[in-house]
Amino acid sequence: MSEATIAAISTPQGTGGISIVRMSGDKSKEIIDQIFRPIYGGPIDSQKDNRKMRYGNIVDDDEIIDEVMVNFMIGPSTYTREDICEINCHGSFISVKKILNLILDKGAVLAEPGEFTKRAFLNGRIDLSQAEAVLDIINSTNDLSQAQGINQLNGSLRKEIDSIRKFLLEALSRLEYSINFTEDGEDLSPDEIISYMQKANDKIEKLINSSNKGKIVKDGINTTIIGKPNVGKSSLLNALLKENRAIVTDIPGTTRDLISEYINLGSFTLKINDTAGIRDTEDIVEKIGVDKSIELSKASDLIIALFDTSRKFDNEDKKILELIEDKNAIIILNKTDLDSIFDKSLLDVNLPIIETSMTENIGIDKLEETITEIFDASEINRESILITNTRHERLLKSASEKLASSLYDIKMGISLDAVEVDLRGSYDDLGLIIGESVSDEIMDKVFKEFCVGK
Ligand SMILES: Nc1nc2c(c(=O)[nH]1)N(C=O)[C@@H](CNc1ccc(C(=O)N[C@@H](CCC(=O)O)C(=O)O)cc1)CN2
Ligand SMILES: Nc1nc2c(ncn2[C@@H]2O[C@H](COP(=O)(O)OP(=O)(O)OP(=O)(O)O)[C@@H](O)[C@H]2O)c(=O)[nH]1
Ligand SMILES: [K+]
Repeated sequence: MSEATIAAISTPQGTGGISIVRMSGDKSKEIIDQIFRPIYGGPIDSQKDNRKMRYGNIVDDDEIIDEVMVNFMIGPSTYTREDICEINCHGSFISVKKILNLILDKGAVLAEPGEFTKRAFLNGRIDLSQAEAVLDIINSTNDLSQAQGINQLNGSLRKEIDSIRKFLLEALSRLEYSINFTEDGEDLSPDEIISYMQKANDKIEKLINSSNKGKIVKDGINTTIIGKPNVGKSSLLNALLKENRAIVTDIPGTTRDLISEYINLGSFTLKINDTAGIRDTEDIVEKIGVDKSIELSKASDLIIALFDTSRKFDNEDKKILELIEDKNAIIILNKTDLDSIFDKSLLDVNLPIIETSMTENIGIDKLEETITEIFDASEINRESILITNTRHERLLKSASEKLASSLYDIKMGISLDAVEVDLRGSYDDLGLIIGESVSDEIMDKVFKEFCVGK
C-alpha cells in the first residue's frame, strides 16, 4: 500500500506576494485535476507539463478560489521521490487556507512537520545528515551557518563518515577472518588492523574537536559584556544592535533561560547574553552586579570588558582584569571624550585594547573589526567540516569510546571477540549519523524540529 498523499503550506504564515501550497503522493495528479482550471490549453499532462508552470484558477465547483500558477512534478525525480504538485497562489492567508482545505477535502492529509523531507530520506534521495542540513539551512542566521548547511546538504559529512567507516570495515573484515578461519587468531596481523583503527580514530577525534567551532557557527559567538556599573555596557549593546540586529527564527526544542540579543557581524552571529530578566529591579542589579557577569563569562566564547577612563582604575576593575587575562577577551576603554584619570599602564595583559566613546560613536567599527579578525583566525571557515549538531556529536563520542576500548583490547591481546563487538558498535554509531538502521523514535525526534510544509 502506498503512503497517503500529504499537503501543507510551505511558505511562512502571514501576508506576502506569493505563497506555495504543496502536495506529495500518488493522489497529487488526481487532486489537482479536480481543482485546477487552466486558462490556456488543456488539463495538466503528466509528461508534457512535468516541471513546467501552468497558469489558471483554483476552483471549487464553479467558484474561483484564486488565480494561480501550478507546477506538477512527476516522481521519482522530485524532492520526495513521489509525485509533487506545487500551487503558487496569492500570498494571502485566506487564499492559502482555502486552497489547502480544498485539497484536504479531495483526500489529501495534512503533512506532519518535516514530512516532505522525511519522505525524501525514507525514499533514499538524501541521508539523515542531509535532511538535518535542510533544517540547519532554514534556521541559519549568518553566512557561515548557512554555508555549513549547504555543504552538509551536498554530502560533506556523509562522505567523511563513509570514509571513516571504510577504515573500520577494513579492520573488521581482517579481524573476522582471523576469528573465523584461524585458530586463536593466528595469522592475525594486529599492526595492520591497529593502523586502520588508528586512522578512523584520528578522523573521529578531528570531527569531535570541530564541534566547539560548530556551536559558534550555529548558535553564535557566546559573548558577555562585563564592566562595573555605569561604564557604558548598555550603551555598547545599543551601539552594536543599531546596525546589525539579526533576525532570528524561533528554533524549536531549545529552551532559553536567558534573553539573548543576536547581532550579525561579518560572517558571524554575536550572541550577547542579556540579563534583561533582572534588569528591571535596580537594587537586584546592584547586588548581582559584576558577580553575575563573572558567572556568565565563564561559559563565553568572548568577553568584552569595559573600563571607564573618566574614573580611576579601582578594585572592581582589577577583579575584571584578573578574570579576563587568560581568556578570549577584548578590552574597551570607554568615555575617551571625557578627561582621563585612568592609569592605562595597569592594564598589563596581552589582549586587544580599543578606545571608544559611545556617546560620540567612536571605536565601534574597530571593535567589530577586531571581533571578526579573532574568529576568522580561528580556522572557522566555509571549507572545513564542522559538527554543528548535538546528535552527531553524541554519536561521534560514543563511536570514539568504543573504538578506544577496542584499540586497548587488541593492543593488550584481549579476546578478539570483545574487540569485534566494540568495533562493530563504533561502526554502527557512525551509521546512525547518516540514518542507517535508525529507529522510528530517533527519526521522530529529528523531524519534529522542522516546520510544517518542509
Ligand atoms: N518551489 C520549490 N522551491 C524549493 C524547493 C521545493 O521543493 N519547491 N526545495 C525544497 O524544498 C528546495 C530545492 N530543493 C530541491 C531538491 C530536489 C529537487 C528535485 O526535484 N530533485 C530531483 C530532480 C533532479 C533533477 O533531475 O533535476 C532528484 O533529485 O531526483 C527539487 C528541489 C528549495 N526551493
Ligand atoms: N561621556 C560619555 N558618557 C558615556 C559614554 N558611554 C556611556 N556614557 C554614559 O554613562 C552612563 C551609563 O551608561 P550605561 O550604558 O547605562 O552604562 P552601564 O554600564 O550599562 O551601566 P549599569 O547598567 O549601571 O551597569 C550613561 O549616562 C551614558 O550616557 C561615553 O563614551 N562618554
Ligand atoms: K544600564
